Amino acid sequence: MTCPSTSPPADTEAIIQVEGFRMDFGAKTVIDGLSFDVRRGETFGFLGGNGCGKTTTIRALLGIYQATAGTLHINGKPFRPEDGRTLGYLPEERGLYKKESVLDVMVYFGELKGLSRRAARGWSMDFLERVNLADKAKTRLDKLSGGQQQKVQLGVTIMSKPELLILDEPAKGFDPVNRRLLMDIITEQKRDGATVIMVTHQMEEVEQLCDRILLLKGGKAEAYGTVAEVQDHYGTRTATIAYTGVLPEDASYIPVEVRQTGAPGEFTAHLALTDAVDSAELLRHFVSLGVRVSSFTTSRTSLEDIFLRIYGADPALEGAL
Ligand SMILES: Nc1ncnc2c1ncn2[C@@H]1O[C@H](COP(=O)(O)OP(=O)(O)OP(=O)(O)O)[C@@H](O)[C@H]1O
Repeated sequence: MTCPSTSPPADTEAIIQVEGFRMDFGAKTVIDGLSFDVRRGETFGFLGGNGCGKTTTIRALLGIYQATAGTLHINGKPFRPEDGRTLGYLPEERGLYKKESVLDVMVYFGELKGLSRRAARGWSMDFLERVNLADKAKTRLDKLSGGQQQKVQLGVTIMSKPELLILDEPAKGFDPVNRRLLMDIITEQKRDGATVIMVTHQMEEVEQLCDRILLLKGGKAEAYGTVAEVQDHYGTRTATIAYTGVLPEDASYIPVEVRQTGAPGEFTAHLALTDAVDSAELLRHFVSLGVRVSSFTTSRTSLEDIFLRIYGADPALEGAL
């Protein structure tokens, strides 16, 4: 799966800039000289193993933690609480007023973010309808399941149409149907112009949603770039071809497996493509040499496999890191 073509160009202005960020807790260094930016309008995946410092970085960015060293800027300056109206933050720890009704809580936060009571109420009812919670509008929050509370908190986060959304594990506690709904909602936010930074462990969703990603390891950026760039650097590209004839030898691929599939001369082959090869060019080359191709598909190593290799210390990757 490739990176969405909606990725903002490299010269797009940065909305978040982190430079030389270091974070110590006592004698323990959690982040050690981290630098990255998030471009206006992109969806940015902030990834890494448990306890590697993702939430710590978000908290330092929002001034909840004081960085040991480095600069962390939103819109060119350190974040101040009064900038909060243009920011939607879904924290890792969920915390809404649990003894109040769902609608009252949503309207309260809507007004805090500058919406009129009427607008906040109308928006909230539409949102609750959309996420199948309209019948819970008058229910106390602590009577809702974890996933239902999570949906309410997501609503509170996006209600004021913030220009920057920071979502710390937004899919936590969601079943597959609600994860799909969450992805639709994030896609809409992006389409409406929001910049989204999301901490997540759901690699498939990262592949579908994110323009660029950063994988944190050992307090540093282990990988940083578009999804496709990271896949190409840490993984391989494979072509699967069904054909009749003989494939020419070529430096642009290594045949991993070739099987006869039907009548004599009919084969399916898996080819590991070398870095620079243009797969469409390779296909044209085969056809020009008389190979009759009935299907040709390419795929990249999944981010999930790359994550496992990086964080699971797969010996196959040790040389590459
Ligand atoms: N206030 C704190 N005091 C001391 N140590 C802390 C504090 N906050 C975080 N840490 C430590 O910093 C490290 C990074 O924690 P953090 O919550 O940022 O990880 P994370 O990448 O978000 O993990 P997860 O994916 O499990 O949510 C952990 O070892 C954690 O124990």
